[in-house]
Amino acid sequence: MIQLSNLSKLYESKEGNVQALKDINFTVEKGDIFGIVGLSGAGKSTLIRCINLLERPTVGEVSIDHIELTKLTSTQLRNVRKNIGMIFQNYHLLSSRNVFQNIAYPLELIGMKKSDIKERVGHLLCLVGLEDKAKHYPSQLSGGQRQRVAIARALATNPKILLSDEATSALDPITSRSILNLLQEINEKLNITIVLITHEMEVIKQVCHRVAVLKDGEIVETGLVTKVFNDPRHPYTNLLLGSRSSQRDQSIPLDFFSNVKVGNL
Ligand SMILES: Nc1ncnc2c1ncn2[C@@H]1O[C@H](COP(=O)(O)OP(=O)(O)OP(=O)(O)O)[C@@H](O)[C@H]1O
Repeated sequence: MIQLSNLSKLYESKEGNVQALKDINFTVEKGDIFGIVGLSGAGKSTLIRCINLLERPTVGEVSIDHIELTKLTSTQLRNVRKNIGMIFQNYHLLSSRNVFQNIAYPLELIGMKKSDIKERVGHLLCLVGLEDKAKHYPSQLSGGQRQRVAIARALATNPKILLSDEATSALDPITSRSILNLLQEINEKLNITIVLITHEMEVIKQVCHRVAVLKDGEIVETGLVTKVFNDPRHPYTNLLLGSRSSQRDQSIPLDFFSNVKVGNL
């Protein structure tokens, strides 16, 4: 369980201060797929980075399974972070390492035996549908395949939580859908809690159970996705829902996606 309480973030600089987050409160239950949606500058990246303390909140608490992260020593925090994987819009793969070596990297860092690494990476390659790409380098892969490698690497050490920072934003609609299907499969098969940020309501609709709508650093609405979509309470949510008509899958029939399976693309 992830719990954020009274969390605020103020960026201070010579150029001026920015109140990026204001009094954020929410709970993500174990096994949930929780989406945070908002327009550019709403504070989404700051918020998701506060969950693993890549960004330290100015005020407030971040608890994971009732452990308050802001009070931990750096060694304790490193241990907690082993349970949190993260994926990014730009994949962050190591270009000098092939697919196998990229996925193996976090396992090498924790000192796993070579034979165990081989077995674990093989398993992860199957999970993300890239068994035949082990020796390819990132430059030889499509965006969707790169994101699959990044997902496999993020799952390598068996985390309980996966944070997704706009992981599908750089992808075309069909590839994006296949990555979202993969995240859903991972959530269901491995019971991993997923927190994702996005600027697209369509992404929220496709995979999330619950959503928080973030505007100018504040949560203006939160709840079950079905409820927020069917009965939005805040004008900003309506605005985001309204903008869906101009977004990605407008021209693709919905039943098309039911045939898109992990590994097909
Ligand atoms: N390191 C920083 N120093 C100062 N201000 C920052 C810093 N990082 C972010 N900000 C400011 O905080 C606010 C929230 O930024 P953030 O990147 O969290 O928003 P976002 O919703 O993720 O935006 P986008 O979708 O465009 O990435 C913005 O006004 C941004 O300019």
